[in-house]
Amino acid sequence: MPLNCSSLAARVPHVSGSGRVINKFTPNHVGSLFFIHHQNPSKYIVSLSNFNQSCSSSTMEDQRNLRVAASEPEKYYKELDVAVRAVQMACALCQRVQDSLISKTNGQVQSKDDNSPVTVADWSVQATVSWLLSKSFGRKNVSIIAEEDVQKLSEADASGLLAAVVNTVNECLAEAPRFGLEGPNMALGASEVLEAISHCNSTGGPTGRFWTLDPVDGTLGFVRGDQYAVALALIEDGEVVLGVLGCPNYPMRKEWLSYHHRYHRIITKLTPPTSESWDKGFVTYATKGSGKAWMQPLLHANKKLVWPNSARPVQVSSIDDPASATFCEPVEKANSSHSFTAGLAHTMGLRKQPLRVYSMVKYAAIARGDAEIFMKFARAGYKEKIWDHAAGVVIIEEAGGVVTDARGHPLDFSKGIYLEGLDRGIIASAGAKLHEKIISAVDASWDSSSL
Ligand SMILES: Nc1ncnc2c1ncn2[C@@H]1O[C@H](COP(=O)(O)O)[C@@H](OP(=O)(O)O)[C@H]1O
Ligand SMILES: [Mg+2]
Repeated sequence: MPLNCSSLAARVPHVSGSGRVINKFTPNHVGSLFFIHHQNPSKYIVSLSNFNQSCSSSTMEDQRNLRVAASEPEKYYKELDVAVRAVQMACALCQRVQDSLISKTNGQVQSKDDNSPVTVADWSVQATVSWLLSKSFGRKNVSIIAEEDVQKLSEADASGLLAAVVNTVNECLAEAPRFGLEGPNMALGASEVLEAISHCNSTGGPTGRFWTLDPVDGTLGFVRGDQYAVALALIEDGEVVLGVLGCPNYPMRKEWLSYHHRYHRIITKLTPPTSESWDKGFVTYATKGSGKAWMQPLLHANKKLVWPNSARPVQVSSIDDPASATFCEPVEKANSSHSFTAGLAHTMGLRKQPLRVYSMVKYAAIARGDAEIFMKFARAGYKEKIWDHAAGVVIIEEAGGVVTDARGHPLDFSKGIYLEGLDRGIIASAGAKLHEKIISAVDASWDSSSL
């Protein structure tokens, strides 16, 4: 029986499994089927010899597109590959630091000027990821906006802190080959570590390409032994084109996400320390326009990362009835008004208790279908930073969800380090139907709110 175009996808099992077709399929297409091999992104062409004969005709445009596709691998595959491996390394670093923070009583937590906490992990992840990106793509080709600077580390009385950061960075980079990346030939010195941190001084903007990095998002969760995330995204001409989120403490059961169930307590009491359970921590990622978001487990100690490291696709929940939906929000009342979201929940008929979770792990929870809604309403005057959202937005969108401000406008990553013009708050949801209901509920209650 001859192949016909519509039955083709069904006949190539891996087309819908671990990879994706890169040219849109129409009955006019002839020639080869170009397929990105998810396990090895460099293998990107699969030719089906008799496919030519089975489809009728093609246009010149189709032929041209096919030739272009044949000469180009999937866009951003190299960036994605490096970014996921770097975030895997960052997660391993964070896990080590969090374990040591929790086991020690003497505080290794510093305060920034705004009184928010910062730890050895924040600076060390920033230095490590910055160094790895520069090594992979060339320093002059890498612009990064990231949360930390070197001010505190450079103070006269901070030599112990700086030594701890240098040590942590070198410990992590020494493991680079296990993660499939190249490490330094010799241990980095303090000046190289400081240079890698301060290289993250891009100011973003509407043109060109830059990375955003939140080395430890949810530092408060991190120091409390709870949820936190490592968030890396690539922005090109004001659009987020790639996002990677490491969620090292993501628990095996979604209820345990809530800060009421502190990760540390649960894991130490309920899970044997040797467990290699898949769902305990992962890295989730997506590239814009791919229509797929993925997650892969954290790399276990002494294992080598072989791409795609058991990755599987993630999708948002199909629940669109508010009565069955779960919404998540920040733990800290200071970061988002709990009373306003409680009013919205009541108006919309959301019956479940809010899932209060630290960090961008909330975005990951929506992307993988563990919750349907994320709402954040910061106090008036607070300006959201792009690194706190970029990676999560593209992952949710590619997983099938929607992210906008609370008026329904897309978030604007083209205006520098802040999400300028953000109206009212941020809403992420599993689909358009739920999303519209939330925006309408916000509209209805905004004027009477104190926000
Ligand atoms: N007053 C405020 N209002 C809103 N968000 C705030 C805030 N102060 C800090 N944040 C942001 O909220 C993030 C934590 O998110 P969440 O509250 O969802 O856990 C912080 O990230 P860092 O922990 O990386 O600084 C910080 O960027
Ligand atoms: Mg943050």
